[in-house]
Parts: sequence; C-alpha cells; structure tokens
Amino acid sequence: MPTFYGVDVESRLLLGTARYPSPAKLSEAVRQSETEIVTVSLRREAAGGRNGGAFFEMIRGLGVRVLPNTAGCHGVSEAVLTAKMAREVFATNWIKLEVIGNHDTLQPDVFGLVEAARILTGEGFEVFPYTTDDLVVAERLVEAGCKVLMPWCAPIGSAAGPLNPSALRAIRAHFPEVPLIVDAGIGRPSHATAVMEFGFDAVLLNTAVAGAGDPVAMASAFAKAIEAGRQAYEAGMLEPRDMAVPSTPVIGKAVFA
Ligand SMILES: CC(=O)[C@@H](O)[C@H](O)COP(=O)(O)O
Repeated sequence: MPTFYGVDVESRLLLGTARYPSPAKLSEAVRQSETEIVTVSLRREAAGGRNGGAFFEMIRGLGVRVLPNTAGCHGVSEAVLTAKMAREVFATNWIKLEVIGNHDTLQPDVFGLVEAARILTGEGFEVFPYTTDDLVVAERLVEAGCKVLMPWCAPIGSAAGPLNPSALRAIRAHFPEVPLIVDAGIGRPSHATAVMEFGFDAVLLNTAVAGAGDPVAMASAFAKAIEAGRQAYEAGMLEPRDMAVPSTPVIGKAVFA
C-alpha cells in the first residue's frame, strides 16, 4: 500500500480530470478506475471565463482526495501563486507542482521547479513535483523538501510510454524509500504495467483515459494493468538471459532404440 505524505491509499492509479468528453464520463471513469486521488488544474479550469467553481464542486462530489496542480504555469511566481489559490479552493496542503519550461515539449523547467518546491515546502505545502527522469534533479527536489517524486516517462499527452527505462530504473534504485509516481506520457495499459514492474509506487495519467474511445472502459483497463505490474514486481520476476534454459526436466530421458 503506498503512502503519500502520511496518507495510505489502496489504489496505485492517480487520474487527471481534464479533456473528458463530458462530466458524466469523467465521474464514471473515476468510479471504474477505483482511484482514490484525482488531480485538478486550477489554471485550466478557472481560465478563459470558464466556470471553475461548478467544476471544482463536481470534483469535490466525487468523494476522492484532490491533488490540485499548477499545470500551465511557466514561472516560479505563477506556480507559487497558483498553489496558494489551490490550497484555499480545496483546503489541502497537497500540490502537484508543474513549472513548464518549453511550449512544445511541455517539459519541466527543472531549475524553476526546484526553486518553487523549496518555497512551497517552506510554506507548509506537501509537494508532488512533476519532473524529468534526471537523477540529479530528483536529488535536488528531495533536498528541497519533497517527500514524493513524479518523474515523467514521456512528454505530457504524447502517449509515447517509457522512453528511457534505464533512467526510470535508476531513480527507483537510488530512492528506495521515496514514494515514486510516474507522471505523464503513458499511452497504453501495457506502458503502465511496465513502469510498475520497475517498482514504481503508482502512476498518474490523464490523456490516455480521457482521450480513449471509451474512457470508462479504459479507466478500468488501466486499473487492472497497474495492479498486474505491481503484483509481478512483488512476485519477483526473472532476469532475461542470453542462453536457453530448458523448462522441462532432463532427468529420465526417453531412450529411442
Ligand atoms: C493531468 C495532469 O496533471 C497532466 O499534466 C499529467 O502530467 C498527465 O499527463 P498525461 O496526460 O500524458 O497522462
């Protein structure tokens, strides 16, 4: 059972709430996924004259824990301000911290991320930083007070799956005690299974479910895939070998005259 900032959860799937075809599909996808944590963008939902209030009310009604996020923030002060708004709207110290550094790749500005993480942890926030798979940046984030890390496996919305498995495995090996959530870039249930087999504690995804032909069925497929990956990790998998190993015993060979 993973623990994030002292909160135990059963489900290892965290779900985004953007881009669903309808609020009804979103609610049903959340239910089918059995997730206990959803992430909500303060900026996206309150921007452009949209009625953020009604959306936030609907999210509160889902009966799951909310992890507000700073998606769409491109600078430290904007991210910090958005985090403070989120704390008021959702009455939580949790914040998924995004400081975007590039419009095309939506990759994190890791320098700004570390700075914003330091400011926010200093103000009592419990920060879930959306970061790259860079080990040194991960170390800096832990030094800045982050007790959970969220490395990407590919750019947001790309559905590309784990692009750099060895970097993800290295982060896992380097931080055995830090809860690690793969965030962004998962496209298929098999991608989620793969990163869970690396030993990650959980997966956060949005586009692969919201953009699926049937988001509700896909939410359920992801829940099963994540559980299977974790079960396999805990069961102890074989390492791949170059040479064959007979899978049937050779004792008592048949003798052909
Ligand atoms: C919803 C959210 O927080 C996204 O910014 C997140 O990073 C998920 O990425 P995908 O949409 O690629 O799953």
